[in-house]
Amino acid sequence: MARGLQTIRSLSVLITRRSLSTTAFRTSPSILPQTQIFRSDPPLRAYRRSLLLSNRTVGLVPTMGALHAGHLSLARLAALENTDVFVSIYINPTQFGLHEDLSSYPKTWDADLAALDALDKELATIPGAGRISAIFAPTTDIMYPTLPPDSAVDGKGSFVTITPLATLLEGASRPVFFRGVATVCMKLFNICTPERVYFGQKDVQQTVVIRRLVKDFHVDTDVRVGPTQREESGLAMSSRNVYLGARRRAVAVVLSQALRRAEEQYVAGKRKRGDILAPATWHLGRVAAEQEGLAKARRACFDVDYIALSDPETMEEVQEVDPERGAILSGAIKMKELEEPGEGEECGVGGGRIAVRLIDNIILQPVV
Ligand SMILES: Nc1ncnc2c1ncn2[C@@H]1O[C@H](COP(=O)(O)OP(=O)(O)OP(=O)(O)O)[C@@H](O)[C@H]1O
Ligand SMILES: CC(C)(CO)[C@@H](O)C(=O)[O-]
Ligand code: BAL
Repeated sequence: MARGLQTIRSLSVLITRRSLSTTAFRTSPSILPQTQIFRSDPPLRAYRRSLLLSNRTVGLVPTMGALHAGHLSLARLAALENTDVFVSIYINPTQFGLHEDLSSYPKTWDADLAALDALDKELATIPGAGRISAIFAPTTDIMYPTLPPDSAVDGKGSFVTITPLATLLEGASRPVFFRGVATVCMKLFNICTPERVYFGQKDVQQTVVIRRLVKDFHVDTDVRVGPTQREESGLAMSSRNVYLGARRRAVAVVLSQALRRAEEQYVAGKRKRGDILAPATWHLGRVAAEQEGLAKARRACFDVDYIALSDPETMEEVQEVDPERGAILSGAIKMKELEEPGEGEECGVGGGRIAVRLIDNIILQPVV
């Protein structure tokens, strides 16, 4: 099976390479020998058509780069369900508000290619698994052909808006976020026409938005959600974690701890909002007060943005969980800048001077 796949792959890559050699390009021969990198959509569309004609299937993993084990777990899942995995790497400007961290968002292109190369080698050893055949790393003039992208709330441009879902929780804190995400994902889906798209549960509201987009706009793709990958401490992996450093990383685990405490209440049979959320808010308050009581040179302070108990399809807050529907427990905190980074202290990228907003969630499964 693996050998058969390999043969088809080599043929289709050969055909595609011949017809696309001026537009698609590859990195040095030792890196990602299977994988083509596309900077614009026409060659990617042609490649995708050649795969369709060979009865191959595409699983798309949209990312903003700075790849970590969470992204790789999605690509691995995609390879188990498709012959070809497309990974997009694009820091989409329209999902960042004007005062958000677009300019400081981590960019690690070489490490990203190396990580995908290592994963592709691993996939080559798994019988029947697909391979990473395309990386789509477009430029902004390709993704936003008519106007320069506009991140203002009343910005000009062609946007996909999903209300009121996109205005709640993450959307309340980041008013243009889901408009930007839905818009760029619609573009990626139109360009790649994947059989399946892969998103991480870590960004749970994003998965709800994408499911709604696919349903309401009749997009012919299947939305697959992979579990949140965590560090040993329980902290959800995130590209922005590189800014934390040791001191803030140790405290940031408070969010997943708080959500776990709330989950325990649901598992113990509690259904009322207050009963479920109280231990989570208590834990956050206790740890926040503990940190504030420490000297500036030792503390890592944070603000709680929200802790929510929501309906799994609308993200509206619920007062009581319907056990047949289950619910989503989610939260966001902002780790503040370190006030006094220590001499020689490992403070993360940016020296502890960049505030880091973190999100996490747990799905409370329906009880049947
Ligand atoms: N810990 C994780 N486990 C599983 N999937 C993840 C994890 N972190 C991110 N993803 C998924 O990877 C995809 C790309 O996410 P993105 O490139 O924004 O990375 P990120 O780590 O979420 O970055 P950020 O710091 O912006 O939150 C999304 O579908 C996201 O949900
Ligand atoms: C889905 C996505 C790649 C769209 O830019 C982004 O929101 C992300 O990385 O989760
Ligand atoms: N992981 C979602 C992308 C963002 O926070 O902008």
